[in-house]
Amino acid sequence: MEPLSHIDALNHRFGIDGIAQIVSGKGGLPVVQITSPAAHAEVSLYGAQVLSWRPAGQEEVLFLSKQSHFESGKAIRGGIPVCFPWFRAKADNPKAPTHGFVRTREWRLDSLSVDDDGSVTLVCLTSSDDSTRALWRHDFLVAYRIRIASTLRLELSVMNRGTSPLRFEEALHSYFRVGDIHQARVHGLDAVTYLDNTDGNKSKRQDGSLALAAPTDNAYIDTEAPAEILDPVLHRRLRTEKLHSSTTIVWNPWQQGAAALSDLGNDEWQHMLCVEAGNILSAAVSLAPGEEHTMRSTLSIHPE
Ligand SMILES: O=P(O)(O)OC[C@H]1O[C@@H](O)[C@H](O)[C@@H](O)[C@@H]1O
Repeated sequence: MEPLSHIDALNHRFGIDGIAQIVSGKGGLPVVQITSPAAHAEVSLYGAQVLSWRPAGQEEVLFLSKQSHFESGKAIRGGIPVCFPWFRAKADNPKAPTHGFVRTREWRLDSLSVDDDGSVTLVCLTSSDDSTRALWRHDFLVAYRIRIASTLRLELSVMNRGTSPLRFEEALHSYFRVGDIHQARVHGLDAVTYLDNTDGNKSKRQDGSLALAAPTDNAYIDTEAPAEILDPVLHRRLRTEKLHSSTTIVWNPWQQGAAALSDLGNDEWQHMLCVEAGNILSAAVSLAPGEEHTMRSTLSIHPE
């Protein structure tokens, strides 16, 4: 008998008739497709990256670039990349991949199940090996639990499996689809201090809701409260709630930044907005040997 292909073997072990199947996605990367009465979703095992989430009766919530690479070694532009164990460039090694190494490796699918309430949960794992130790010497296990329903709940758990303390940054780099970036507003950050990465990380204070009008790369600090994107064009409000995340990053490269990104179409920046749950910069997380930290982000969509 012929050995099963990688995709067939995953399907054989984890597929759920009529609800979840593993398919060969763009570039041959394995993608878990979920169709339940509550939502449709797609999760690439490469990066454990949610690429699509469409609650029943709603339009697509996430932005995915039409020009994205789908290729081993390159990051997928859009959806929800997982950034770990550093964010942006690695402080002591500018040659290391930006946003860490877990968004450019295939994760292991550990379980796929339907819960009593009809929601579908998948758990993906990744852990240290020689290739990660060459970039970051620590031993770790990351478990990512993705619960797909009319809300999307993401839980990223990091365990220190080594014998020395470790310190890491993390983010769920959510790219949201917006009708028009010029008209979108972010609520929930009023009076919050942020570090402006387009201006040497100068400390500034948000006054009122955020309306973007230029390249924006802000790390809002000490933000445990929910944030909301108001989108008058798509007539919806996207709410992001979080737990054990004290940084909210807001990013849009604007026209000039987008022009420098080969994996973002010319006008696509006008239809995306990143509002990310994270722990970065001075909010990096420290774990003693054997300790574990879980950050949660819950997304929901409301008509306006
Ligand atoms: O192009 P990348 O590596 O996916 O990063 C995109 C952006 O991601 C944002 O979240 C960062 O704050 C930015 O500094 C960065 O430019």
